[in-house]
Amino acid sequence: MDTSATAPAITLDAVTKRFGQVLAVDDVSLAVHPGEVLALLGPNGAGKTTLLDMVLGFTEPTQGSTRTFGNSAKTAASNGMVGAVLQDGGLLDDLTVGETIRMIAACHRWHLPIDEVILRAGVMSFTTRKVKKCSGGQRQRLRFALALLTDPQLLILDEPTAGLDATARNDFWATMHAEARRGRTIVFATHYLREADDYADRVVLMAQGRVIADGSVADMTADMPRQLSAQWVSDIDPYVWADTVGPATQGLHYDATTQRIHLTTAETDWVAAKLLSAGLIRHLTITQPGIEEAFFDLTQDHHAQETAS
Ligand SMILES: Nc1ncnc2c1ncn2[C@@H]1O[C@H](COP(=O)(O)OP(=O)(O)OP(=O)(O)O)[C@@H](O)[C@H]1O
Repeated sequence: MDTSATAPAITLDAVTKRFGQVLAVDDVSLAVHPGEVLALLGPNGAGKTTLLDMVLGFTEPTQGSTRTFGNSAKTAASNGMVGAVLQDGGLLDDLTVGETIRMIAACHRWHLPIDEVILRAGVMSFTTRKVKKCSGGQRQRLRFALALLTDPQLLILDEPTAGLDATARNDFWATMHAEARRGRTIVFATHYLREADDYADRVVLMAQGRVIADGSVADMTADMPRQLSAQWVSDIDPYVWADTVGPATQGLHYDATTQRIHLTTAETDWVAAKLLSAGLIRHLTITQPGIEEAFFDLTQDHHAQETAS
């Protein structure tokens, strides 16, 4: 039975990967649904590349299983269901961009028309350039063109914009966004947290081989303390006021130069209501933590738990 139409794009079932003594991926279960754009985050050595390599069929799990649209990783790869943009390797310096695309296309049983691939990957302005003369951003676009050849439903990108400048990164993601709108499933590993925030529907955070958080950035930051900031307009000393209010205002900082108070608390609404009703402040802002804070908080928590156990 063909299950590819209904199956998750990726199913990882209790996947573990060991390299000798190193536990690179530790009992990870995950389902990625068709059309999702998922960012894989985590500190160096968290297991992101190893996980993606197993999805691509480059390496086998030590335990557990991976499926791609209901197929084994190898079957999915040989059927052209999955395309990969990897950070380095794989290009021949002396070929032109166009020659590279045509050569790799000839290795596939079926591929999209070359002109369409060139257009969609945004390489048309440099198809006659030799690979060795291409910039980092152009090489990544070429790798992307190669990944698109079989019109794969799943694209795996391992740090696709590492080392690119901000403009090249933005251009790359604009192209990727167009692919996501076509309903393609995209899984990418990155160290650029803003990329994850800007382009992914879902973020999976790994540390020491395990998934330690899985959801939207909004989910991850929902219960985190927020930062309250306001101009202090009263003669009362802000620190004296904070002492009388109780634990929610502990850690309040008053900047005498700007005359603003700053406070990080889980009870921003309650504290703001107290300050406003007593006429102590104006120009109040409450800032929600971003992905950087969530990443730092969650990885620190995980590290502390591991060290304690
Ligand atoms: N072929 C290998 N042989 C031995 N150990 C390996 C091998 N590949 C990865 N590892 C180890 O497995 C762990 C996870 O590595 P992996 O490259 O998957 O992490 P990562 O999250 O992709 O890191 P980075 O962000 O630095 O690319 C690390 O401790 C790494 O040293």
